[in-house]
Amino acid sequence: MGFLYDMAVNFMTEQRGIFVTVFLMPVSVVWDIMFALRSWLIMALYSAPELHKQRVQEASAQVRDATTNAPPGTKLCTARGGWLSISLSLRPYKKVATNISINMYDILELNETESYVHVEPMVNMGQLSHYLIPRGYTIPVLPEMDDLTVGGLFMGTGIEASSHKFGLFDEFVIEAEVILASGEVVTCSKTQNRDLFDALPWSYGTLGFLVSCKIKVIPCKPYIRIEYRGCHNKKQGLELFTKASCMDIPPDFVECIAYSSETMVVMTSDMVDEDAVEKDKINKIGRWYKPWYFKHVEKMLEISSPEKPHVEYIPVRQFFHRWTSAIFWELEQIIPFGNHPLYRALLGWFTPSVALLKLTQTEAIRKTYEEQHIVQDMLVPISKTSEALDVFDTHYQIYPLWICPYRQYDYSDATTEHRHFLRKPNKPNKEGYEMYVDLGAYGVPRPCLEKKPFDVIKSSRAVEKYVTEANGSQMLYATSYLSRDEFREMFNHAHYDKMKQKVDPNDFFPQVYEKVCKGAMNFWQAKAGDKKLD
Ligand SMILES: NC(=O)C1=CN([C@@H]2O[C@H](COP(=O)(O)OP(=O)(O)OC[C@H]3O[C@@H](n4cnc5c(N)ncnc54)[C@H](OP(=O)(O)O)[C@@H]3O)[C@@H](O)[C@H]2O)C=CC1
Ligand SMILES: C=C(/C=C/[C@@H](C)[C@H]1CC[C@H]2C3=CC=C4C[C@@H](O)CC[C@]4(C)[C@H]3CC[C@]12C)C(C)C
Repeated sequence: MGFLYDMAVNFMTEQRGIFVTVFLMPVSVVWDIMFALRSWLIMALYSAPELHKQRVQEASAQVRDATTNAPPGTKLCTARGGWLSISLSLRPYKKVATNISINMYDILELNETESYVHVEPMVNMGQLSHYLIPRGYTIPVLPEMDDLTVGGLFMGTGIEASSHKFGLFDEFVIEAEVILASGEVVTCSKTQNRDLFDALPWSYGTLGFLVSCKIKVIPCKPYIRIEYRGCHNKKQGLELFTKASCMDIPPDFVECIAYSSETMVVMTSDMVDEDAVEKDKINKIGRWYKPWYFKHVEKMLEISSPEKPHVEYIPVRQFFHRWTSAIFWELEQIIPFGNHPLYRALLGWFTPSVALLKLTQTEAIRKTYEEQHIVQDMLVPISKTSEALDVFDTHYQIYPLWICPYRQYDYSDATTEHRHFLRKPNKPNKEGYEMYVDLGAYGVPRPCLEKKPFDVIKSSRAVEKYVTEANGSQMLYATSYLSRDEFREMFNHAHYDKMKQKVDPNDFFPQVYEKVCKGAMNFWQAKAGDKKLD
């Protein structure tokens, strides 16, 4: 028996591409179909808003049970399995904290008069875009991977190529319904319980449980007209990118992929109506046989230039989820033959979900991802993009890199302090924001590819230090090596601390640091006693 188990583990580790193709992909498809059927049935047969009230009461009762006469040191978190989360971490705290089930997967209402969609927290981006686009709507910032959830994006953060116009995901959440540690259910918005509302983004579920929220919707057109500009010179590429991001009336979407320290493709796009589409330039990138999107974009280095962009039209939903099929470019490492035309033609419709990849990770794979793989997003002012790219090049040496602009707002005014967990921008413009960029590094650092020594902690800490000094931040789904003090330096705790004290005086929820940073492992280990944490 032991022998068979060892053989299976070896196969899953050594022949990952074959294992994923033969086993994981079909399971992913069945999983997706079951989930889609479930949502369709619920929307069609049940009155979801009515069930919602009942589910909130049940969750609130769970919280009350967990916190009434609770033993000292009791901590709460959601019961969503760590393997389901879009991060490399298996969320070790879930093994010791009391898990509260927030089984809320439904879209409750689309209110066209007031332009919002009311959703439960486990609704994911794939579900939302399938629901909204046929009705002519989208949300302003629709992060590109299907499995990202509203709860994770609002209590964490979310970014998309529209963030240079709209800011981060939380900017257009207009109301939230939260269960506090006392079990009380509170509705908050800019006009009601504003203190709590302002503290929720980036709080990582440490102030309460989100049970629903209302997100603004905007009209959505059926196609995206995209212009690709291949650049072979870093300075020229970044000038183009910065200009497009900061225009008075910018394109609807701006993003850039760097393929080396000097080459990049700048992409600017707008939503267009069907009658504006040049039919011979339609590219249905989401069709199963199409090459992985990052490979398609790479070709633009050869066939386009700053002066002569390559233009195409992509159906809107396929554009929104353009990075899903190759998980940006991560799938290339797992299935090196996955972009072969034959593989695309026969098996291109299968995409393994991040959750199933995590669930079937062997210990050896987990260790490789921890020590010889980088998954990091760093947010820095756009004026520092060139310098930050040099820092990435020195410490990570990973290409492609994702470069995505976004607005970082200064929320302070004459009466209110800056309350956001992200620090105030140093140079806000007259509209109150400074343009920042997200630099996303996903892949194997060059030294590891060349079998040379690579110290992940040293490199990551050097980049984190640079980002703090640049008045930037690290996205916290990633592995953070910051110490508690460094974490408090990188993030603005002023308002968060006050709200934590106010709504969770008995510390039933952990601190953000304790949920997201590597350095908090000792905290959980102490609570776990003999239990083995990952
Ligand atoms: N384009 C983008 O913006 C991308 C963003 N990401 C990152 O992925 C993460 C989202 O992934 P996803 O799998 O959806 O979420 P996760 O399960 O990773 O949850 C993220 C955090 O939100 C908390 N949370 C989630 N739901 C609730 C809720 N109902 N009430 C209270 N807290 C909640 C979780 O708490 P707990 O641990 O207790 O469950 C956790 O701390 C975000 O951190 C995001 O930044 C990743 C890829 C792309
Ligand atoms: C934050 C952004 C994008 C991030 C993604 C590229 C990464 C987020 C989580 C990452 C992954 C989680 C778990 C995995 C299991 C492993 O066995 C294989 C790798 C991976 C699939 C890994 C891949 C990268 C992520 C999906 C941006 C857009 C702001």
